[in-house]
Amino acid sequence: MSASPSGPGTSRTRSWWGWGYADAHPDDAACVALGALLPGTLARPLPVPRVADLSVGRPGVTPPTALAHLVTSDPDVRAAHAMGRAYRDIVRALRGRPGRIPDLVARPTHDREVADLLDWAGGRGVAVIPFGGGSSVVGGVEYRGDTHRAVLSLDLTSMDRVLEVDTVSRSARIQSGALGPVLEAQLRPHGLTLRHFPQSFEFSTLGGWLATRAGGHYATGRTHIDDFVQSLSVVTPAGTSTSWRLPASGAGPSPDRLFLGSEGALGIITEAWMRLQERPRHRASASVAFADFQQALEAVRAIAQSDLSPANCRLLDPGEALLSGASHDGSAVLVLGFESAASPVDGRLASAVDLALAHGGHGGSRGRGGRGGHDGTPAADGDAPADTAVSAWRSAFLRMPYLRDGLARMGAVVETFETAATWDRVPALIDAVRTEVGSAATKATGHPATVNCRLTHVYPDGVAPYFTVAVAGRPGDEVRIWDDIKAAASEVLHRYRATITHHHAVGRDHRPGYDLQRPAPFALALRAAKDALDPHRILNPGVLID
Ligand SMILES: Cc1cc2nc3c(=O)[nH]c(=O)nc-3n(C[C@H](O)[C@H](O)[C@H](O)COP(=O)(O)OP(=O)(O)OC[C@H]3O[C@@H](n4cnc5c(N)ncnc54)[C@H](O)[C@@H]3O)c2cc1C
Repeated sequence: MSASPSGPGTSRTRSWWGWGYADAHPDDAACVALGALLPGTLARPLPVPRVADLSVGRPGVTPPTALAHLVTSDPDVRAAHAMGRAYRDIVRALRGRPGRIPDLVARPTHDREVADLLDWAGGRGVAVIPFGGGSSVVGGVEYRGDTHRAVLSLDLTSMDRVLEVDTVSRSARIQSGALGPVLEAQLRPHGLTLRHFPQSFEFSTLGGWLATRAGGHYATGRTHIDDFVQSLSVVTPAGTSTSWRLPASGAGPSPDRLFLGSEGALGIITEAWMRLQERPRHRASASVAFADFQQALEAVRAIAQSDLSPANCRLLDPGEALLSGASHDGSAVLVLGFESAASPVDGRLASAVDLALAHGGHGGSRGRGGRGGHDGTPAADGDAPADTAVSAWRSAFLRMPYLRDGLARMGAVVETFETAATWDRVPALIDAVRTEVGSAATKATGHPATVNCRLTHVYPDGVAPYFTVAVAGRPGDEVRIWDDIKAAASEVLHRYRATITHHHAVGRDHRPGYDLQRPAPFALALRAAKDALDPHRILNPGVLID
């Protein structure tokens, strides 16, 4: 079992502590250049952390002989499974304190082995933490308790096959451990796609998406993984739940809904029948600039409430637009993209641009994408170069997580969080986040903070704003500062009745906000479900419900 898995179809090494591939991280000089953007950061980057410097410890439990071939206690593998990829995780690794390192890591290859591992763990009081790509940004894959004898990280990535494709019903049975590119590569020969592209696509799995109710990077329409589920198989300590494959059903509360978003606390999702789509053949994109962000919000609402259904409708505030290179003159930028497998989309794009111009937008340019990026924004092709603001935004979007880790090495504190609210509350909510979270970050550090915002998903009745807070930290105190910023953000979201998370999930970091948001009778029902399905309380303890 290798410590740092290679990417699909490549021999590149995954970073054990940071985002993505180790060889794609900014080098020291690039880190210093990034640090120069934020006053008060370190003069030199923190060193790249090494597993050899951690105190990994001996495992507190030994697997039975029958399961031993699935399990490793290799320190490198265990360290790579200790945490997710939030800023909080990155900085803890940089400071040599990644938290509780799992005693063992198991990589089962089919459902029976998953059930056997759960049986064994249940009988011995071993906590089991399901692990897909490990891209959680909410503390979803780490153990923070002290009541279990040992911790087993259950890595699903050896279960990564597309088992069946039903081209008649356009759906496929897919194992949950398939990373995004692995899954799409197996669907491509059939001319089909799942068309679910979170920013973390390359390093996250189908099971992780289902367990967290992930949001893809299409702005409107079917973009949540929930929309594509036909049926689920979930192995629980109380038995395996397999729902029927149905296009729709009114037969009582949906069993799939119980497990979608269950974050490993109710069972291990091992496979799913997923709805597929034809690959798009027609694409077009454009960008429109706005001097006034409020007018831009109105333009986005008008487009969301029309019947145009853009694949991409992403509004970048001036700070986001500047950082991504989409604008250099202080404008906000609206990035629009359309795609279809059936018919040309230029007419719909033109109507959306007209709506944006009618709401105070200006300039902008259009492109007709060919092959396109996985995030819904077409890349340039030979015939018609894509819009330059669109291309700039797209490459910054894919590079951003690496840059965040570079900033963390320079002692910066970087927090990203997202929410959703109805349109009537959105302008005041965005203002309150900018002002109050910005002040909290400055108060915690003594340094000026930037708070940028982009709209990632738009709905006729509301929108999902995504915020990035960046500020120079105090060496060694980054986690406490991050906690203060998170607390301030959660307080504002709660006051505006905006959800604690639109697509990043609850995990451990959002538990306080989720507990406030969740109706009390629903909490009772969820606790009863946990009692019934996980009687020994071994599944991802501390996540969702106690
Ligand atoms: C740079 C970056 C960008 C991101 N962009 C997006 C985005 O665009 N949209 C979005 O929705 N999220 C995004 N995320 C968050 C994260 O990628 C998602 O939550 C993703 O769905 C997690 O998938 P994973 O396979 O990495 O799961 P993991 O991180 O391994 O696990 C996530 C949670 O699900 C549980 N789990 C995992 N697999 C299973 C399973 N088979 N059965 C039961 N439980 C399981 C885990 O125990 C954990 O609680 C991003 C994260 C990063 C770091």
